[in-house]
Amino acid sequence: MAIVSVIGAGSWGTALAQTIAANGHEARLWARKPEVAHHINSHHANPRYLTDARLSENVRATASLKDCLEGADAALIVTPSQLLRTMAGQMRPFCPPQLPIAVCSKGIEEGTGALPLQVLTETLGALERLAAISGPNHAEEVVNGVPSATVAASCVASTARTFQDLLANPRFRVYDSRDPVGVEICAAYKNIIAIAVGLSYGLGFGDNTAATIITRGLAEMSRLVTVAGGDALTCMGLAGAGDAVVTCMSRHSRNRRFGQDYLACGRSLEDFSADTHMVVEGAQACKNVEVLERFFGLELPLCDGVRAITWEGVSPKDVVRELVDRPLKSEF
Ligand SMILES: NC(=O)c1ccc[n+]([C@@H]2O[C@H](COP(=O)([O-])OP(=O)(O)OC[C@H]3O[C@@H](n4cnc5c(N)ncnc54)[C@H](O)[C@@H]3O)[C@@H](O)[C@H]2O)c1
Ligand SMILES: O=P(O)(O)OC[C@H](O)CO
Repeated sequence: MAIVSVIGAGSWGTALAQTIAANGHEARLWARKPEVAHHINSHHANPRYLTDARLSENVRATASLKDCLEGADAALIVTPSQLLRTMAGQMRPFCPPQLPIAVCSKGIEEGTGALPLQVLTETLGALERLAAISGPNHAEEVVNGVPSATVAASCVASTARTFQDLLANPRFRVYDSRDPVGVEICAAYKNIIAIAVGLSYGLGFGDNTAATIITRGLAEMSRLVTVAGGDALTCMGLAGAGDAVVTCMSRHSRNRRFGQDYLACGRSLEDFSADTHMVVEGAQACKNVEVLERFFGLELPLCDGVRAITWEGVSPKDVVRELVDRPLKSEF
């Protein structure tokens, strides 16, 4: 039995802790609020996220990072991506240099354009023991054992293998990858695509439009993966196409809902946050990817359109006109 720290008791942290506990390990779940940790320990349910899920007694919650991390065999970080640097800094005194750590957050850091593993390398060091975990994994389904699959990516095979072994079971298949950069870019970019698809449905467009946005979004994603040193083939895998499909099509997707029920109706990110207290990573990602877009001199028109609507007050109608008025070109 391993002891695994799960940092962040939102939807995904809760589902991962439950998966680890159901696999026979001890999952120590760090919650920011002591009352949430107390509720999880006394009721075996999270009072704020995935509230209907009954959690194993092997999920032990705490609001102390020290108690969560001391003596752990591995750790997963599952906070919203913009909190990663702060969280890693707070975890640092309790993380031995060889502790395998996987980041399960999907995003790009504001201002720097840094991917999660870069942020962790800068704060916690030792890239060899770091992994990125991503795939088509709505927490609402994983926590209930709905058959799903994901990717554990690390520069080092044994690190990826550690997380494969901790998380995999017959209902949760974990694939190994040597392309953490590709997996991380896919994870951030698919959320932007999902906002665009939600917007498109919200504007009254159809399934042809959605398929076009998904496919052209994957083309943008693979352009970025390639120039950043990742493998374009990763975009065809679970972390790329797989996660893009589920995030664009699932009723559980917050990114799609944000596009469809908020942006398309003239409502803002603040409205979404106030209504749901949930993170919508694609809204941050479309803004934060601009650093990389400029650095690499890339054309990412769909992403630019989502950013213009979300952050610059441009109307969806104007963005659509701009997208369709572009000169015709070759597909590849
Ligand atoms: N929900 C999913 O199905 C899912 C699946 C895969 C990956 N992810 C990724 O996991 C990450 C976390 O998403 P989630 O869905 O679990 O979040 P969530 O929206 O369910 O919950 C938000 C979480 O952020 C925490 N939080 C908010 N402000 C904080 C602060 N100042 N300091 C520390 N923690 C704070 C909350 O306590 C809560 O744990 C995101 O990057 C998301 O893209 C989510
Ligand atoms: O609900 P969303 O849109 O944040 O997506 C959650 C996961 O990333 C799906 O894999």
